[in-house]
This record gives sequence, C-alpha cells and structure tokens, in this order.
Amino acid sequence: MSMKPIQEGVTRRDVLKVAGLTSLGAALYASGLEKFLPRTLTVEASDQEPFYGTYQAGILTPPQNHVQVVAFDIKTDRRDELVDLLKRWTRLCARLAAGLPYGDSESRYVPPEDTGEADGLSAGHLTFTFGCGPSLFDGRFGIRHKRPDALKPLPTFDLDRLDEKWSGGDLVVQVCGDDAQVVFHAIRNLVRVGRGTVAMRWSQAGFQRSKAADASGGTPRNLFGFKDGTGNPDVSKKQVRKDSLFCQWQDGTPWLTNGSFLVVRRIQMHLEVWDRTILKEQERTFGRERASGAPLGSTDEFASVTPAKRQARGEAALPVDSHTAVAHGDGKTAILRRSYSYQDGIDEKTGALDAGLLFLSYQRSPKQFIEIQRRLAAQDRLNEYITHRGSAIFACFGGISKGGYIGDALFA
Ligand SMILES: C=CC1=C(C)c2cc3[nH]c(cc4nc(cc5[nH]c(cc1n2)c(C)c5CCC(=O)O)C(CCC(=O)O)=C4C)c(C)c3C=C
Ligand SMILES: [Fe+2]
Repeated sequence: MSMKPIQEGVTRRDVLKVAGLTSLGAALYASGLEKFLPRTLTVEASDQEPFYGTYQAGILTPPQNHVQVVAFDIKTDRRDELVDLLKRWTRLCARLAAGLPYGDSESRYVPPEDTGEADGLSAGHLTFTFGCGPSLFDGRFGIRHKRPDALKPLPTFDLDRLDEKWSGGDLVVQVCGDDAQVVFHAIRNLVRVGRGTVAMRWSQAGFQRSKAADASGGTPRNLFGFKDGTGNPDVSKKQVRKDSLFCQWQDGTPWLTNGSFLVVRRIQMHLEVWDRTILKEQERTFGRERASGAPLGSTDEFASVTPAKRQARGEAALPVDSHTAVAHGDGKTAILRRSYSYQDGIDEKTGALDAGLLFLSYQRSPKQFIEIQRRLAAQDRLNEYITHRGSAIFACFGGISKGGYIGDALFA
C-alpha cells in the first residue's frame, strides 16, 4: 500500500512512528495536529541509544555495525570558542541520537541546517563518545593543571611502525551506528559545525558483520577469520565496570569521574601471508580453534583460558606464545575491546589490500593497555602477521547530563 505524504518526504507511517505507534499517534493524525511534529527522520524508540546518562554512550552499548573515529586538532586558542563548539556539538548529537535532523529550517534562501542524507532513516543506535588527548593540556586553554597524570602519549612498543598521519589528536569522537550513511551524516555535520574551530587530523572507519547477517548475535569474526571479542570482561557486572572500565573519583582527577581512557591503534593485518598459513598454525597463533572460537584444549568458546593446562603428553594445550595466552597473562588485568575491521584501498608498497583492525579499547587507566601491549610486543606469535601503524590515547569524558554539555566538568 502506498503511503500518502503528509509533508514533503514524510509519510503517515513516519508520523505514527514518531509518536511511538501509540494511540496518541493515531489521535494526533486524526486531529490534524501531526503537522506540528518536527520534520523528522523516521524515529522508532527501539532504534535509539540515550545520549544523556552516567556514562557516555558507545562504551557499554552493544557494538553497532559501523564505526568512524575522527581526531581533531583545535585551531583556536580561545577557550570560550572551544566551549561554544562543545555546546553546539552537544545539541547536534542529542538530536541525531534521537533520530532528529540538526535543524528543520524550511527557508529556500539559506543553506539547509541539516545536510539531508539521513532524512527518512532511523537513528540506527547512533552513539557519540568524546574524549581529549594529552595535547589539549599544553597550556592553550588554561587547563594544564587538569591533565590526568596518566594521560600522556603511549610509549613506543617494540615493532611499532607508527605513522603520524594516524596518530595523536587534541579531541576525538567515536561515532557508532548500524547504518553507514547515518554514521557518515553524523560525522559530516560534526565537521561542518566545527569548521573554523577544529580541523580533522585523521579519520578512520571500521565495520563488522552486520547484525542482520548474523541473527544469532554471535561473536563477530576479524579479517583473519577468528572470533574476536570472546574474552572481553563481563561489563554487566558493576564491580568489573568499577575496577577495570570507568575512572573513579578517587583516581585523582575529579572531572574524569565515570569517564574512561580510550586507546586507538591502527593495526594492519598482512592477509596474504596469513592466507598462506596452514590452519593448525593459525590456531596455534591465536591459541583458539577457528571454527568454535574455543581456547585450544577446550571445546566451548567461553571456556576459561588456562595457560597451565597440559595435554596427555605434558605439552601445554595453549602455546605459551599464542595471542590468547600472552594477552591473558595472569588474567588480572582486563580491558574492554571494541574493535572493528578496516579496509583502506591498496597498500602502496606491496600492492596488497590495506586492511586490518581498528583496535579500540576502553580502560580505567592506560596502564592496563600498556601492560598487555608490552607483553604482546615481546612474545606474541601474531606479530609475524600484523603491524601497528597508528596510535592515540584519549581521556573520554563522563556521561553528559541534560542541560550540560560535552566536557563541561573539565571546563567548568
Ligand atoms: C594490547 C591489547 C591488544 C591488542 C593490540 C590486540 C590485537 C589484536 N587482537 C586480535 C585478535 C584477537 N584477540 C583476542 C584476545 C585478546 N586480545 C587482547 C588484547 C589485544 N589484542 C586481549 C586482552 C584478549 C583477551 C585475552 C583473554 O584474557 O582471553 C582473540 C581471542 C578471542 C577473544 O578473546 O577476543 C583474538 C582472535 C587481532 C587480530 C589483533 C591485531 C590485529
Ligand atoms: Fe587481541
């Protein structure tokens, strides 16, 4: 059945969706009051992630299909201009997360407030997560004394081959969503609103298998074909969130309470070398079965990782240099990985695909990542197949409250 347009681009079905498909929606439509509803994107509450809350969205949110992470350099040294931008970004993000366009001016004599490519699309679980890099505290904005002691560029690890063009940044935003066009629309409008105050330093996009393609909602696979994310800590547990994920007041930086440190690593994966490697060696490299994702020596994907477990002949079931064994260590240090695959055309030097992992991890302290990465750089069998090309660290703010703005605890 074709839908009768109520306003240009808005169908009756849209209006009823805006009103939550309730009897209120039907009543609004029957009364003709629907014309007072904003000219919105298609809105279904189940497609929306709350923008306001104790923690920023995009950390605990179940990973969406797409990510785009953009780091910015600030082009002004005026604190009021920066704060003004953070307030404008807050308004923009709150609207987009609710499935609304940035603005709905209808005048044909000014450029449209919203760029329009997400009109008619749902919010698709769109989330925004903002953070600041060590360079924000270099004295330009009068906040040098507020830099968390732990917020400094990550150390150089053995085997790093970092490129400045994928590293650093004064500010970051991680935008995640289930629809690539909705994510792009969000980034485009953030950049548009920020023009003159900030400039993009780098921008990296990532993807996973779509939820539509995997109705079971199983652990996604990385570009080496292995389930990736199995051993993440159970962040539904309050104690785990407190110990490993979110900064606490007693950590010594009050403005960062309920925030989290984000590490971004662009890790190229040498697919052609991997594809010539026999399955047994691939499995020994990760220390997991490819098909089930189970640690070697077990059959269950979620079996606990026990590097000490021996086979009948006394040999360790899990190779000591396997990625799982080395990353796990004694199991006391946990980070929340929220990584996505990337593909970025052709590696100019080799002619191979430039593809890999946009590694994203959240942790209460950078120490957690550093401790694990030091071990991996020294012993991980996976090192033969990967190269770290980019690196950045950010302190992501605590949650944004209604009436507040992104980073207000830092700038207040
Ligand atoms: C410093 C942190 C880590 C980096 C960098 C890293 C890179 C990296 N990892 C994979 C694929 C897998 N990683 C897996 C487990 C795993 N990885 C880390 C940390 C880093 N990985 C941790 C802490 C763990 C969990 C260890 C545990 O306690 O069990 C796995 C196994 C499945 C899983 O648990 O997710 C895979 C597969 C790639 C491809 C990669 C760089 C390209
Ligand atoms: Fe890993």
